[in-house]
Amino acid sequence: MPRFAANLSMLYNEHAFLDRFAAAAADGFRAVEYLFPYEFEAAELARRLQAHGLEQVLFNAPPGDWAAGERGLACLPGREREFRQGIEQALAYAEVLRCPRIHVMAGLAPAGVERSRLQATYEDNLAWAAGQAAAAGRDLLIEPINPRDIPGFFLNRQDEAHRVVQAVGAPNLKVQMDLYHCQVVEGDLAMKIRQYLPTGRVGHFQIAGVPQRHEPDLGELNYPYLFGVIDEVAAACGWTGWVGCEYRPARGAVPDGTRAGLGWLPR
Ligand SMILES: O=C(O)[C@@H](O)C(=O)CO
Ligand SMILES: [Mg+2]
Repeated sequence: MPRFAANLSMLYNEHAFLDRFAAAAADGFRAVEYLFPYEFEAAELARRLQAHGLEQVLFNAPPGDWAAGERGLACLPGREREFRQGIEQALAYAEVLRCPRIHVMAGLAPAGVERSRLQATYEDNLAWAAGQAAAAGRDLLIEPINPRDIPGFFLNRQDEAHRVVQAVGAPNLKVQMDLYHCQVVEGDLAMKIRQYLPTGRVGHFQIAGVPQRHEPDLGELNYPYLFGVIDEVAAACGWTGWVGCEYRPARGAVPDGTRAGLGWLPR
């Protein structure tokens, strides 16, 4: 069975953010991930991890002005300085949290700018960031996201993401393969796991039911089968990463709403 990390941005919303660490540990998780740590002191987050015996396996670099609708800076010409400051901030947090990987969001493609210019900016920024991350001993991840959840997002497909990783050519730049987004955009998940996991370019998985992004046992996907495929391919190629549980519990942020939906995990 793969190793599962609780995504504290989506799970346990019935608790204040800092209390979600204890809740995840109480439900048996040994690792967590979440979108953004920046409104908290890194030392306080590290204390929570340590107090509950948790590993931090992933978080995101600053995405620009999230409240204003920005979803990453990496492909945006003219925002390079802010992008670099964000990577430096993320690496400083990763050091304190002992987190081995950071997700760098591509951003929304601005209207009227040629795709080739965005692509060049994206690859230049990622090359610089991967160099910084390598010096700090971290991996950087890029994630294809479906355009229904984030209209206009620059990176939507697994093949595009793998081409970017190959073009940049940094061994610590990898793909965050979110099976929820991949099913919405492309489907054929088992074959895509078999195609991409052995390349060494997949750094992390995430899961959710499709189409509503609830628990993995709700919806059109057969996750027990897909976990078997991940296990089989991972054993054959030596992959030892994590699977992030990045879904919105169907019961909502009601007391014990996350726990009540975890029946899929022991199964
Ligand atoms: O899939 C997602 O939405 C996340 O993994 C993320 O990092 C951006 O929202
Ligand atoms: Mg995701």
